[in-house]
Amino acid sequence: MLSRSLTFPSLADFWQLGKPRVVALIVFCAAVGILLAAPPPADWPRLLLALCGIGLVAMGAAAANCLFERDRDAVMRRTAARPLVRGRLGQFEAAGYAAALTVGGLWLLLQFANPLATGLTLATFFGYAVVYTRWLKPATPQNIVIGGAAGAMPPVLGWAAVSGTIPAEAAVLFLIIYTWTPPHFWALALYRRDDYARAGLPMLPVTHGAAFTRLSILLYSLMLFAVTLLPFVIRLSGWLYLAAALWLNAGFALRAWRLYRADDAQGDALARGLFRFSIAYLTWLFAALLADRVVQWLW
Ligand code: HEM
Ligand SMILES: CC(C)=CCC/C(C)=C/CC/C(C)=C/COP(=O)(O)OP(=O)(O)O
Repeated sequence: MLSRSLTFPSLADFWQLGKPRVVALIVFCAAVGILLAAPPPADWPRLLLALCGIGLVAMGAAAANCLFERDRDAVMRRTAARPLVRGRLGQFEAAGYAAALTVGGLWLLLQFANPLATGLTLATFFGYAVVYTRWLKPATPQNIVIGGAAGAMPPVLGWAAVSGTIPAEAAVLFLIIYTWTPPHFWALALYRRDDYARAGLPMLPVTHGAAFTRLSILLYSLMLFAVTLLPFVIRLSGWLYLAAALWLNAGFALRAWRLYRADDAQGDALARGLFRFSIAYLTWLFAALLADRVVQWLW
C-alpha cells in the first residue's frame, strides 16, 4: 500500500512528460505566426483556442517521445530523472496521456481553426514523435537536419490556423527555425556527447568528432544570419526587426566563431553557452517580429 502511494503519479510528473519549457517556446512561435497572419480586429477567442490546440498536440508529441525513448533516456545522465525512467509513471498512463492531449488538441484545431491546420499539426506530431524519434534519431547523424522540419512547423501551423493557407511569409518563418535547429541541438550534443555515445545514438559529435561539429555549427550560424534577413527582404518586417536580427546574429556568429576556434578543453563550456544563447536568440528574434508588427499596426 505504501509503495503504491509512493509511485502514484503526480500532476508534476505528467506536466514534465510534456517538456513544458520547450513547448512554451513552440507555442510562442506559433502565436507569432498567428499574430502576423491576423491583423486586428480578429476573432481572438477562436485563435486562442486554436493556439491551445497546437500547444496540446506539441505536449502530446513530447510525451510520446518520452514514451518511445524511455530505454535510451535511462542511460543518459541528462534524461535519467524523467518520470517514465524513474517509474513514477507507467507506460499505459503515459500513452493515454499523450493520446488524450493529441486528440484533444486536434479536436480544438478542427473546431476553431480549419482542416489544413489540423492536418499539418497531425503531420508535425508524426514527424517528431515517429519519423524523428523512432526512425531518424537512431539511424543517422543528419537526424536533426531532417527531423528539424517538425520543430520548424509552429509558425506555419499558426499561420494556417488563421488563413487556411501557407504563404511565402510563413515559409520564411519555417526556414528560420529550420536553420536554427541544427546549431541549437549540436551545441548541446557537443557537451553531452558522452551521454549520446553511451545511448548508442549517432549524433554528429559522436560520429564525426567535436571539430567537425564545431565547423558545422559555424556554417549553420552563417546560413542562419542570411535566412533571418529574409523577413526584411520580403517586407514582412521593417527596420526594428532588422536591427534586432543583426544584433542577435552578431551574438550567435561570435559565439559560434569562438567555439570553432576553441580547443576541446574550452569547447564544452562554450558549447553550453551557445546552447543557452540559442534559446534566448530564437525567443528574442520572434519577439522582434512581433514588436515590429505592433509598431506597424500603431503607426
Ligand atoms: C527536432 C528538433 C529539436 C531538437 C532535436 C532539439 C533538442 C533539444 C534538446 C536535446 C534539448 C535539451 C532538453 C532537456 O534538457 O530536457 C532542448 C532544449 C530546448 N529546446 Fe530544443 N530541439 C529541437 C527543436 C526545438 C524547437 C523547435 C524549439 C522551440 C521553438 C526548441 C526549444 C528548446 C528549449 C526552450 C529548450 C530548453 C528546455 C529547458 O530549459 O528545459 N527546441 N532541445
Ligand atoms: C505538433 C507540434 C507543434 C509538435 C512539435 C514537435 C516538438 C515537440 C518539437 C520539439 C523538439 C524537441 C523537444 C526536441 C528534443 O529533442 P530530443 O527528443 O532528441 O531530446 P531528448 O533527448 O531531450 O528527448
